[in-house]
Amino acid sequence: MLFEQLSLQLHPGQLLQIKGKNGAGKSSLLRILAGLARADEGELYYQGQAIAQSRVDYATNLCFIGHQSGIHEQLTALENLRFWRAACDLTPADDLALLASLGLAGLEDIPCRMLSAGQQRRVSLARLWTTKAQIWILDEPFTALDQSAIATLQQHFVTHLEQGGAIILTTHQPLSLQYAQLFALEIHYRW
Ligand SMILES: Nc1ncnc2c1ncn2[C@@H]1O[C@H](COP(=O)(O)OP(=O)(O)OP(=O)(O)O)[C@@H](O)[C@H]1O
Repeated sequence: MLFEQLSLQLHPGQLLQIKGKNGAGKSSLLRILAGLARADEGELYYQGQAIAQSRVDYATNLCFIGHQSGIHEQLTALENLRFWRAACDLTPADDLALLASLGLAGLEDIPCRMLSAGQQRRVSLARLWTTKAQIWILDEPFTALDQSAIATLQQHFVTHLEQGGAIILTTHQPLSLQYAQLFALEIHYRW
């Protein structure tokens, strides 16, 4: 049993950090909350409706970035961004400027397999600058990022929360910015 009798609500402007040791069940919980896995018991609600009835609305309003980068390694950073925009029906925008702002200037046309781990992570996280989703579920988003990229990402979290978004994340690193509404949930795996 990873966890039981778990009950939580997340409102606009709130950041929830799921804490726990390796193997505690953080990723499992995030996958359940993202609708990618089912709990043995219990329900997940979105805007008062069980997910089973609001799956499309929920998925439309959700941006999930898991452990793996979710980028296509054969495509370039620019091609990945254009693919996401097309897949999510987003209007085209200046992706070159976005990639430059994430420290990827000059690397836009290289297949992602040739980028470093941190550079690939930046490409993956670029989605958070393109998505209109209000709910972000992020599994270890700071992995492989340097301090400056972590600071940029956290600043973006603040902006998203101020605009009425909500974030659920796991991280083994301390959050270094002040968040108006930060909550933590610690889960313990019982052997
Ligand atoms: N697909 C699976 N099938 C069976 N057991 C799994 C599966 N995925 C994970 N587990 C088990 O569930 C437990 C929780 O795993 P999970 O990945 O949720 O932990 P975590 O808290 O995210 O760990 P970490 O901090 O190492 O990322 C682990 O003991 C793991 O062995």
